[in-house]
Amino acid sequence: MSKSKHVKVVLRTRPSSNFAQDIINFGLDKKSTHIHIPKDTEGGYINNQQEDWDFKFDSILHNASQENVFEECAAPIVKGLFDGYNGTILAYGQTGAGKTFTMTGATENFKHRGLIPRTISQIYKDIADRPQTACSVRVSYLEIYNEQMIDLLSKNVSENNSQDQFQIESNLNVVEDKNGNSNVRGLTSEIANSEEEALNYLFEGETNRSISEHQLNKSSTRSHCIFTIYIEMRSRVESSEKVIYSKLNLVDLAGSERLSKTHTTGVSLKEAIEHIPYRQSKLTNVLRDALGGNCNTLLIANIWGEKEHIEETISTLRFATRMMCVSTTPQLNVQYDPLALIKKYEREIKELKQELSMHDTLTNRSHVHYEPLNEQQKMELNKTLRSYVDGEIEEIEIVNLRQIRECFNQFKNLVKLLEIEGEERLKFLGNKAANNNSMMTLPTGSRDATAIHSEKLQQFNEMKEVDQDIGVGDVEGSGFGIGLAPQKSNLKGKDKRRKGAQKGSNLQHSQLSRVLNSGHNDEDEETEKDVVESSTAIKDEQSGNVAANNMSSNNPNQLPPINGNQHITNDGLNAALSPSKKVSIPTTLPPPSRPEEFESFKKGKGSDMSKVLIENKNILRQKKKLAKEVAEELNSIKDELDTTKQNLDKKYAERNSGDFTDSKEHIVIDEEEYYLLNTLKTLRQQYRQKFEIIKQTRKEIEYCSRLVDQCRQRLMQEFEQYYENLYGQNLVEVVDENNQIGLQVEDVIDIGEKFDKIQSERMSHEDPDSLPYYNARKNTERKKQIQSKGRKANYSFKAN
Ligand SMILES: Nc1ncnc2c1ncn2[C@@H]1O[C@H](COP(=O)(O)OP(=O)(O)OP(=O)(O)O)[C@@H](O)[C@H]1O
Repeated sequence: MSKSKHVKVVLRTRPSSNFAQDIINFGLDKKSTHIHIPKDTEGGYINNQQEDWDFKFDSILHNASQENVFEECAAPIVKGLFDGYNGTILAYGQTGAGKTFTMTGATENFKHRGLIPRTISQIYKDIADRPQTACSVRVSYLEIYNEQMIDLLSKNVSENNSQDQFQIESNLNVVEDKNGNSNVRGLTSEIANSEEEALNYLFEGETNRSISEHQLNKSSTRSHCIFTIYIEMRSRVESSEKVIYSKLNLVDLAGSERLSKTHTTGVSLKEAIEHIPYRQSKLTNVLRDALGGNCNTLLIANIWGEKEHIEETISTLRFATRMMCVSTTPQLNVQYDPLALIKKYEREIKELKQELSMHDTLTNRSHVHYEPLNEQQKMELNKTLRSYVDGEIEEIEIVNLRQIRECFNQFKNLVKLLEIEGEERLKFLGNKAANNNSMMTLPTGSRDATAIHSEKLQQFNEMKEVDQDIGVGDVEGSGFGIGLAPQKSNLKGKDKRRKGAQKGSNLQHSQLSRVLNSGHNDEDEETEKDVVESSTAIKDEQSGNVAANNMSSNNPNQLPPINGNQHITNDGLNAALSPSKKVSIPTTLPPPSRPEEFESFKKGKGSDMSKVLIENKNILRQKKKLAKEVAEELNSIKDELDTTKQNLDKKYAERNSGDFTDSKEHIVIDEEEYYLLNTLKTLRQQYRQKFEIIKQTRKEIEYCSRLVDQCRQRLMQEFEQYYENLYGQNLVEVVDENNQIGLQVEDVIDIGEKFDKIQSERMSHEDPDSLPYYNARKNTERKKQIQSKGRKANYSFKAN
């Protein structure tokens, strides 16, 4: 693949009928773009407002199809994966510019699937084309929201598919391995043995994302999502200790306008991506290896080229230009499997030993062994050495390297012992001389030189015990006296040492735990502080300063509870809340049944989604029809094949019974057999082709079925919300003037809703910026309630 020296940047436009053609111009080279905004005349005579901007990128994809985008952006990077190069593709741009469409695609529509499903598909095709390589694929899905990392494939999320139980994974940490690759420790990475399995994980992650979205009241616009595919490759034919690892990060970044508010002028991607300082940001840490430049990195700058978004567009183009300055030097990720290496070395050692023993046999050294010396052999060597030292023998026969090593070992011990003895003797003589001179007696309890000597000997023997290489046996008698002290005393000594060591480690442990505990206490203090702060916040609410301070806080966790009825006990607040009232409205009929209303919903408000559902179902039907047709064709080809084979067998049998060879003993076949052979060949080819088609179609059917299900679910959700909005109010029985009993909608605003209303009004005055966040949170909460109600409702009908 091309060795790009910078991050590759591709510009993609979101198709729009209001595209600002008079402002944005693309060059014929499909790389350059020019933006012209005429000067604002209200700026006066001296007006320095910039009018023209020029940008140049690696490629511009204007109104491009999903397939084109995949070919231009992802295909080369996927190819690089199989050569051992990591890859990262980032989608950047303002909210609504098409980042998610680019990465994931329109989940309802197979034709519009995005880079991730296409990449998955390509990877498995490439694996199938490499029968000589054993590949294993794993996938992970991480979301970063408000500097919190969420494992979208965590079992906790999918198993407890209840929103109430969703939790942010707190055990995720970004770590760097010895090769400088960053990894998220604790992040689930699932083995995906097929395209289907990998897609399952993708969809599972998407579902979990929406669950967490409800649970955390977050907006997907402000979260980064990283879907990572890891590939491990080993050759099936060459040496298998060589392993190629590669990974591809597919990143759907948060909407850029949020980010650019704080950092539009940073020089590098890292600074511009988040307002958190680069080094501390979770995103930049997770993508450190990608941004650090050791992989093929590509940025897709998504723009929404309408006039009203021109400022965001220019900001995106500026950022994309800066990204082109980030240099990359992709590095090959080849490692050697240590276990396979050990096996390889063991094999080599075995072979070398065999060669050596062959060599010894040839040179009449067949008694030589290369195994380590055992205790018996060590004792024998010890005796030989003593004889040598005592002068009984003149030389020691050298047999092999191990024997020489053992000789040196034993001589070393001997020298050490002699040194100790010499020192003690000198001390003893010195003391004796001093005593003689001063005529002083040794104080009670002091030990004589003999005692010290034996203690030293004991220490020395203990030392030897510990040294595993020393294998001197318990030798009696004279010679150079390398004996072992009694086992008991050794053990005592060892016990002491062990205890000492244990004490040390206990000490370390207690110090460590003290340090840890002190940290913990700090944390406790923090928590306490938080509690105090949050209780102050509650008090504030109670005194009427409802959440104004908290809403301006950056930490969403500090938001006051929205439906916290228990907090609304203050008189001031109660006074502000008007009592529930019945609004007098005309008597109404009971609401239509859900199935009835669903039919009109599909024709009205839900018509778009319903159309998509119908379209998808049609595609699915077509695919199924195609699969059926191809299966039938396949069966008839199979029948033909069988018949042709039978005919050929008959022909063989005929030929074998007579003489069908020419003068040179070559087999001669008649025209009919020749025709049958050709037919067999053609039929086999056709069979293979049809089989491939049916395989591919089945995959597509699988995919489309999933889309149809998703579509159906979404339609149901939207209908539930619609129905709830229309008829969700409480109905009460009322009697009219004519004594007719009817149902009336009770306009009840409960205490929580009143609280919400007051908060909204207050915030629109005090902190209007926080209002969208607050509203979004409220809406999500509402949706969650509707969904859970919808689940509880017992449908007697199905969305078709
Ligand atoms: N190239 C395109 N072709 C057709 N529709 C598109 C294209 N790009 C975007 N859209 C549509 O525009 C809408 C917004 O796109 P999308 O959700 O991908 O934006 P986004 O940049 O991911 O926004 P956010 O930052 O909120 O996640 C979607 O309905 C999507 O289907």
